[in-house]
Amino acid sequence: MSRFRNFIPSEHFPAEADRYVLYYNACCPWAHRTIIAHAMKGLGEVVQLVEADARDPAHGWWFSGRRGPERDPIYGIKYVRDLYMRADPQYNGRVTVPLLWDKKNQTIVSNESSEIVRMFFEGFDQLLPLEMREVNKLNPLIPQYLRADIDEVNGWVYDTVNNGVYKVGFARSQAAYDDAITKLFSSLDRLEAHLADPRHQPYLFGEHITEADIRLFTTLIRFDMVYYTLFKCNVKMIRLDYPRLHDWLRRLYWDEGPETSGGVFKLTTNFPASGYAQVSAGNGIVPAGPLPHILPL
Ligand SMILES: N[C@@H](CCC(=O)N[C@@H](CS)C(=O)NCC(=O)O)C(=O)O
Repeated sequence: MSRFRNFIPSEHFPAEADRYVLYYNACCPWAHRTIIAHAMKGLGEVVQLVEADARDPAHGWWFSGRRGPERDPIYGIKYVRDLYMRADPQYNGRVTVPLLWDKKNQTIVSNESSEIVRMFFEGFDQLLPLEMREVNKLNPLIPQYLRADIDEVNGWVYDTVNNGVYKVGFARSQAAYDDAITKLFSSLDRLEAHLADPRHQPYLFGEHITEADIRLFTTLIRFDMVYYTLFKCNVKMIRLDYPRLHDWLRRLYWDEGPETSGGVFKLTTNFPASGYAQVSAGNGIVPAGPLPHILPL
């Protein structure tokens, strides 16, 4: 459960340019959704991005200079943990990314990716050109008439797919693994059937990309390469067993047109399997396949 759950705009956290910083790591699927939202909304000049490197076994996320800067550009610190301690010296929860930081109040706005995504969709609109504001768009990321449907799909996709791959990969008993893997693949089957409906093509809710696509994408783009091999989600592969999901995934990934704001899905997908190999298997051995990692359309 994420601990910091404030919203922008609100009394203490108004929408302001050059005030907030998003700390992320490109490997992390939860951070990836916030990066896609940031890019699709054109927030480059409004919310600063800082990447933290993979977990140091002793200190967690850190500023290594290999991936992201050598030191945090705001405070010069070395570890994301220090930001959590600055926000709350008593903090003893998990140190996770993504993290939305407020430079003015020197505190964490939120460490819950689903809520950061929603803030990025609408929270900064008054600072953006008119045509980028959700109310003015022909294709808002959460159209009002689809809101309940999107929430419903997000709900089971979160539980059984986004979080599901972690439940499988980190299961501590055979029973827990069996339960999570059954739910994961029945949800993938359900998504494959969902895409068979002409109202759900080419994207999950029709002609335009919505939040539901973004949230599913960041898990499925890692599926064959990372979750199938390293997290033991190995009943079926997207590329071999789910033709509609595979088309949907590759369309999002390879598109460079206006629907993807010039290709944000590909541009933001950047993750080495070695990061996951360390976390899941503990020995850092990277599986060779499948190759290529992402098939052409
Ligand atoms: N609920 C959080 C989860 C974020 C999360 O679990 N991030 C992982 C990286 S993929 C993390 O930072 N893990 C570090 C840890 O648990 O120590 C969100 O969606 O923002």
